[in-house]
Amino acid sequence: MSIQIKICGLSTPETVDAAIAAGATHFGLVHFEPSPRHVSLEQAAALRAHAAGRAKAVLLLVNADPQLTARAIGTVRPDIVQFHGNETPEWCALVREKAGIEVWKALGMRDAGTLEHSADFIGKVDRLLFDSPAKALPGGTGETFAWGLLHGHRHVIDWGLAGGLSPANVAEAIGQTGAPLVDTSSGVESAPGVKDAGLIRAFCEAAASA
Ligand SMILES: O=C(O)c1ccccc1NCC(=O)[C@H](O)[C@H](O)COP(=O)(O)O
Repeated sequence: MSIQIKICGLSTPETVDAAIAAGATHFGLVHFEPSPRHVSLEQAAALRAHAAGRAKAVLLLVNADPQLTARAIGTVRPDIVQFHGNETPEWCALVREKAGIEVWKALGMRDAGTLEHSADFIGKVDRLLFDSPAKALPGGTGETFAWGLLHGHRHVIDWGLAGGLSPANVAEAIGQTGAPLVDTSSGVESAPGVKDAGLIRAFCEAAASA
């Protein structure tokens, strides 16, 4: 099966088009004010409508309360919601059931214990995204983690790899981990929050040829 590619932190119709033209299957819309990639719910809804079924829209929320979660999903109508904070398996399952959309959970890979904890999400989410641990922000850190932590792990649900992926290292990352989906944000930017169409293209080419 061909590799799936998520370009995260898009904020303009031009970069949504660039990602889709390059072969991205998913694009991420970050609704988290401290992030340089933050978009309002109205902006996110417009970008989702702009993509019009050409790629799956992934709405990112971080420890959002129930009211914001409901308003965000109702306004944006994403294909997928990605939780990127300390959301529990039970909360993920509840949102999945009530909203009737895919739910992904990002986990910051510190050590083997993170993988053990990931088992709690089986049956509760549609995909796990293994990312680097939080720094100043919970995601979009631009840092890789030790991919060796995933070696030999028997994945029982869909998953993806994130954290510091770029055109230069994505092929190696796929080769080492066998990731079925790769996700990038800062690796395709010219400055924090500013996506670069050339880098998006280079990333998708490198991922597709791995
Ligand atoms: O990208 C952000 O600014 C962000 C902020 C808060 C929560 C999540 C965020 N991004 C989530 C993603 O899915 C990123 O693509 C992922 O963390 C990888 O980012 P990067 O290391 O910059 O490629």
